[in-house]
Amino acid sequence: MVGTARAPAAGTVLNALATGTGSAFAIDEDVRATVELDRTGEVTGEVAGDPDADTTLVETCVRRVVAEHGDGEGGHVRTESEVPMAGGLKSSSAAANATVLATLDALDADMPREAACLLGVEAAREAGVTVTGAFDDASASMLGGVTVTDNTTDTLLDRREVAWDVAVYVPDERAYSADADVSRCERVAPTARVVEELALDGRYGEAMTVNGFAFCAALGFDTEPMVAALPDVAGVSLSGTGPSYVAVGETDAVRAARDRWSDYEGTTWLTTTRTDGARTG
Ligand SMILES: Nc1ncnc2c1ncn2[C@@H]1O[C@H](COP(=O)(O)OP(=O)(O)OP(=O)(O)O)[C@@H](O)[C@H]1O
Ligand SMILES: O=C(O)C1=C[C@@H](O)[C@@H](O)[C@H](O)C1
Repeated sequence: MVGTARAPAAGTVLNALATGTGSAFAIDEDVRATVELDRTGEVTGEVAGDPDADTTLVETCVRRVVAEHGDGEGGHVRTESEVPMAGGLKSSSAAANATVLATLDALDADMPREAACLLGVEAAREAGVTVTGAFDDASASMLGGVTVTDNTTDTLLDRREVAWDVAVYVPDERAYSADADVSRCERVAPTARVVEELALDGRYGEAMTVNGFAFCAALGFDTEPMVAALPDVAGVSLSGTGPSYVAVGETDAVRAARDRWSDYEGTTWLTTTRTDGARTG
């Protein structure tokens, strides 16, 4: 009983830590999960290339799917990722989605995409790796495109498909979302509400840039990578709780942003948005 699945990472339009409403878009970088089920009843986990990684989240995902669709099986889950953990690129949401779908695949079971996504969100809450549940990140990864969600009620407010080039800058440091200073984020709630209006209006680029300046200030990240990408890109933001930055727009503008970011310490790359979301196999 082996199942495999993959789910894309994501970038931020609106960080939900201020008001509970957030928005994110899927990017073409995957987390893959392989789940092997057995009769031991015990679940173990492994992250490829990172023997010290905390595997509680993905093990919780396997247990929750087995509890709903299985018959007491145990097993092993292994993830492989094209994005770093704690970079701001939603690796935990992608890992949860991929693990849920891989476990369903191993059980030869099925469930609607949004319900599968919510199962991963509940697992993330149980594992303590999220502040709001991050349904914004999880829904963008599971469904593809740009989503806007209310994470206080796990409601999908909007989903649209976009086609942007994307530049990513990942500084060398790491920032776990669960460690973010939520009370400082709550101070920028009035700005977050403006970002929400822009996002629900489809003005994603402007929304991202306003979000980026507000959350760099709240969380103490440098605004220089944002200024370096402007005014040519359609939008640029700190992604999630940092430390990564994402810029979106036309190819030439996004390439120019990436070239400027290459002078900084860390890693940069170019990718695109994804509209198809997570998939089995
Ligand atoms: N690729 C992965 N495989 C397995 N578990 C993962 C993976 N990525 C994240 N996790 C789990 O989620 C926890 C939180 O990770 P992380 O801070 O990266 O999540 P995040 O909130 O999505 O942040 P970011 O957006 O910065 O990636 C990790 O400690 C780990 O337990
Ligand atoms: O842990 C969380 O609840 C979140 C973390 C970040 O990715 C945010 O961008 C997201 O909106 C919510």
